[in-house]
Amino acid sequence: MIPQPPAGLDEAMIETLVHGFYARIRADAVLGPIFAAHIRDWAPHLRQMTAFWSSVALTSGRYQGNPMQKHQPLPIGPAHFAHWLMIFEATARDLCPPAAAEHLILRARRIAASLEHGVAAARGELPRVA
Ligand code: HEM
Repeated sequence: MIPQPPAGLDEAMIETLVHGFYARIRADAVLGPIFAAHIRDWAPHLRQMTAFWSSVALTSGRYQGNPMQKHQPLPIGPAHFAHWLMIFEATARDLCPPAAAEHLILRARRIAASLEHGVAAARGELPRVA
């Protein structure tokens, strides 16, 4: 049985989280310039990210894409992922009820670890194990 998302976590909460998170990201001295170099029009990116988090946290199936492929060419490594997570976790705890925040944070950590591994592997920085 698929576990139900925690109380208070719905499409509206996800939209609030995504908008709040990227407002902080855009203002961040480390990550802001990396996003600014790749995203000219923020409206479609925010829609895409809302669909992504809806799929991840509510299993809505709204997102279909390949985040690994999008991140492999970016100038990012472990310190960027740690910083991204710190901002995500602070935003989730500020904007969401506690159980909803933890639900999102757990999934963000897993996906960040997987992206971090995939980015490093694509650069030949990790052994390509099957
Ligand atoms: C390490 C810091 C990160 C940076 C600098 C970063 C930057 C970016 C940029 C510039 C794009 C747009 C790429 C494009 O359209 O060509 C993007 C897309 C995206 N990012 Fe990240 N990202 C980071 C971490 C993460 C993490 C940890 C997640 C998930 C938990 C994530 C999820 C996504 C998704 C779902 C997309 C949309 C991909 C698509 O267009 O289908 N990112 N990111």
